[in-house]
Amino acid sequence: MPNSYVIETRGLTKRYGAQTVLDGVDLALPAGAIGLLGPNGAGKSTFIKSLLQLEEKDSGSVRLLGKDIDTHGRETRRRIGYAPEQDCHIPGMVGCEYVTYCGELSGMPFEAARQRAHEMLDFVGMGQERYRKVDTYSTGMKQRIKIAQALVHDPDLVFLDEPTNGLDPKGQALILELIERIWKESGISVVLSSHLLHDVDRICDRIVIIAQGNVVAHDTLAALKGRRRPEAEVVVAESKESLMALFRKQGWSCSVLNNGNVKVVHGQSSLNPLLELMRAAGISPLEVKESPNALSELFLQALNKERVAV
Ligand SMILES: Nc1ncnc2c1ncn2[C@@H]1O[C@H](COP(=O)(O)OP(=O)(O)OP(=O)(O)O)[C@@H](O)[C@H]1O
Repeated sequence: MPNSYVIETRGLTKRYGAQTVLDGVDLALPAGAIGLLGPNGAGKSTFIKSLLQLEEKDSGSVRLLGKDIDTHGRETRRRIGYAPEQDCHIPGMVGCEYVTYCGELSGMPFEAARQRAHEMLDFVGMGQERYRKVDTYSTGMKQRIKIAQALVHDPDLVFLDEPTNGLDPKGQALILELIERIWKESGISVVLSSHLLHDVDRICDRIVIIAQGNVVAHDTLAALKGRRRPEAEVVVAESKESLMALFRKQGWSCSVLNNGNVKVVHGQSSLNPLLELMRAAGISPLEVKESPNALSELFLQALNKERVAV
């Protein structure tokens, strides 16, 4: 039985001169909405470009939609859409001409490409602006037309590189809503690259976190969010010492953080035993914060890793 991964890489390595930008990336990603999350410069664009053979990998193997790109690259790319991070329109062309032309470049006959271009322009919410030159578009419109051209040939897998870049919160929300529909309504697998946790957190069901060319985490969103360390931060105005004594009596280790809050490693599956214990001891905390879930924590680590490296 053929495997059902849309993307599989083994030891994928890419260097620019002395800099190793992808360092032996091993991944197996099933169909779905996949978030490729990492700070600026982490290697997300290089990863996408190496899969699409826009950049030549130095070593390792890649299978897209079940086919090895070294032997079936051209055939595979016909079934893939791509919206790069930077502008990719042809200066002087109007929106609908441009998307139609992209369809033709993917092998569609003119009439079919034109019809599908209009459908995709409708899908991304472009009205009469489609008859204007792309050069005159706002950033939001440019992002939307990039998505339309990536979908015009009805691909099975689409790569969207930082599609919310440069947009205000409302524009970001609109684009994310569109991307969510690509997978949910059309069944087209989406790889959404972003340096914003919020983007992938909202619409992706699987997350890959990348930092300095390494995959630092890969799991379903639900699993990453579910992985919490049994720790909590307790905010109290007073009784810090008696609170710590109470926790220590339970065998829970605790310490005072720089912000003055008490951190406790309670080992419980919920905060209830902790709350009950404090209530019985007559201690009223101002707030009890759960430890961040693994997704936020891993993303912060990825950010720090990158900062250290810069
Ligand atoms: N053509 C190139 N020549 C030399 N170095 C490059 C080239 N393209 C990318 N790099 C370097 O590779 C590293 C990864 O870049 P990449 O664009 O893949 O990161 P990214 O995660 O997509 O971040 P961003 O969103 O900022 O583009 C960076 O240090 C970048 O400077």
